[in-house]
Amino acid sequence: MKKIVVALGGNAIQAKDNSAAAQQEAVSKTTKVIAQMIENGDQVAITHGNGPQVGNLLLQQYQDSSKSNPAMPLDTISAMTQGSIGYWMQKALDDQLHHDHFPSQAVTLITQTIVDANDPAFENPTKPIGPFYNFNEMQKQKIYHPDYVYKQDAGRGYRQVVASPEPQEIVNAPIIKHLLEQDFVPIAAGGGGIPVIVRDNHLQGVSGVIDKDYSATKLAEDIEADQLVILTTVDNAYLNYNQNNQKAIGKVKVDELREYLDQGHFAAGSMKPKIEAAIEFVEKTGNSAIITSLKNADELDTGVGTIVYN
Ligand SMILES: Nc1ncnc2c1ncn2[C@@H]1O[C@H](COP(=O)(O)OP(=O)(O)O)[C@@H](O)[C@H]1O
Ligand SMILES: NC(=O)OP(=O)(O)O
Repeated sequence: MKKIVVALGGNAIQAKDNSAAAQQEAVSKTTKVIAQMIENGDQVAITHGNGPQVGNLLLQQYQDSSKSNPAMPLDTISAMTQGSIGYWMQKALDDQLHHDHFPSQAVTLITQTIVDANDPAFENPTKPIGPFYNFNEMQKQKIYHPDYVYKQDAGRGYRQVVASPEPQEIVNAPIIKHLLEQDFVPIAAGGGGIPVIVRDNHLQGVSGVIDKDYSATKLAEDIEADQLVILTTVDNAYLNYNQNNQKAIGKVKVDELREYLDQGHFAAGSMKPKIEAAIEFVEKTGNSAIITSLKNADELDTGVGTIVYN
């Protein structure tokens, strides 16, 4: 039996449209693979991205907001996405698992993640959220939201970017570990966890979206996972991505992968955080990490994807 942290990309669970029904259907396809891992005897903690969802919800805040019904701030919106995505996952897993626990084996934990109030990320937004825009659409958005920052996201279009502070501590990690060891399926640290700072011995929510890949590593270390599995849209991490000489990275030693990272092969805000997360986990624990696509997830034991080892 292995203890595994599975990190699901917000884009990897993105549906054909943004309706609740379509997203629920997409989540349900995704959790089938995880249910299979659990049926095979592994203990799995799930964490997930929220980039598309948190950005869409942020935009919705400005429709019909008023003094008496104000737009919610980003930390609260992060919590909302943990709730909605967790709800969809719980429902799907409860249907898919032949569980001993009744009424539910899957449990969503609203998770806070401590960040440094002085993190330079607050001055330099990098985390892409919400919809993709072409150049003209992006210019139009700027008229409505002059304070928003937009950047290219890995050549796929423009997206709003927000501060993405580094996770320092997952506040609720001991509860997540306890749940996992009691054979529950924790869905936790969604969207990297709600960013909070410590002020006068209290936690205070701040505006930003933590990269779930970095939080997944922290979580995997905290709960002493045997493996970190990062499921995304691509089968592998690639050298020279999107160029004529693109080459998939298969099984790779952590030192070699660090060289590729230093050579600049992985785009910031998309593949780079996954690579850094995998490197940190492997270096700190000596265990392996896998980066691959959702569609490969039911054959992880066959050597698919980019497998990082010590
Ligand atoms: N070197 C690379 N190898 C593979 N994918 C890359 C690379 N550099 C950038 N990418 C992009 O990273 C994307 C995956 O990151 P992202 O969209 O943030 O995933 P998720 O939402 O699943 O966390 C891929 O779809 C691809 O467009
Ligand atoms: N919070 C986060 O990392 O989301 P994505 O995986 O959707 O970018």
